[in-house]
Amino acid sequence: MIEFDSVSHAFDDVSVLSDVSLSIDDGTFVVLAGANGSGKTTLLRHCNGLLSPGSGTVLVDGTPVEDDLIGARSSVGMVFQHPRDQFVAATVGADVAFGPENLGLSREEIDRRVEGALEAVNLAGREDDLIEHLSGGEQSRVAIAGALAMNPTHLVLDEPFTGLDAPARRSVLARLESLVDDGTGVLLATHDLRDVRELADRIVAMRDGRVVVDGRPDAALAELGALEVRVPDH
Ligand SMILES: Nc1ncnc2c1ncn2[C@@H]1O[C@H](COP(=O)(O)OP(=O)(O)OP(=O)(O)O)[C@@H](O)[C@H]1O
Repeated sequence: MIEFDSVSHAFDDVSVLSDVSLSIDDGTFVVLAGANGSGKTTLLRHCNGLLSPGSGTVLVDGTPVEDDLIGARSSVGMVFQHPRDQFVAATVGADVAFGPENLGLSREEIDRRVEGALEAVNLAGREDDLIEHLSGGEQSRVAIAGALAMNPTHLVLDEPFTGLDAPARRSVLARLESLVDDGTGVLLATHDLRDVRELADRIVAMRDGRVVVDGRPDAALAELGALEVRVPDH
């Protein structure tokens, strides 16, 4: 479980998160919604210690992140908004394999994970492609595959669907759904709820650094209109 306990954060004395309390249970899919600038990315960056709270605590499986940074970073898979900054290898296969290789897995297991992760993002068989030659959407999918290949206990994704076409979005969502069924906790930030409303167990919405809505999708969507979040028609 990932728990935010009264988390506040400020950049240069400007408050960006105010007293956020939230928990992501294992095996649940929680969607974090909110307008641009509402604090979603800042919140997510606390899950593996990229940011530390000014006050409050973030716990991963009961341990404060700052007490076991390595533990948090191994069990929380993160997919960031700008994948271009995250790549560590020139080719798709080498980049996706990088994390599993650092876990000391066998070559067969690494290859199996890379293959499965690329399949999940509709990039099966593209191991040898150069990342710099891929489109932005394809690069996003490689970043998602890199996180999936780690088999993390928790998965945190920041606007993962930017630049993805409909088949790729469906493929990623199907993999997320099966991971959740297998017990992974997923926290996914988006300002566009079209794709995720069906799958979400809960929708949490932020405004000005505060959680203003937290509930089951139908009830939460009914409250979201005032938050400049795109609400689907159906
Ligand atoms: N490193 C930083 N230094 C100063 N201010 C920052 C920094 N990172 C974010 N902010 C500010 O914090 C506020 C929240 O930003 P954040 O990126 O968390 O919002 P968001 O909900 O993820 O928005 P978006 O959907 O645009 O990514 C914004 O006002 C932003 O300008």
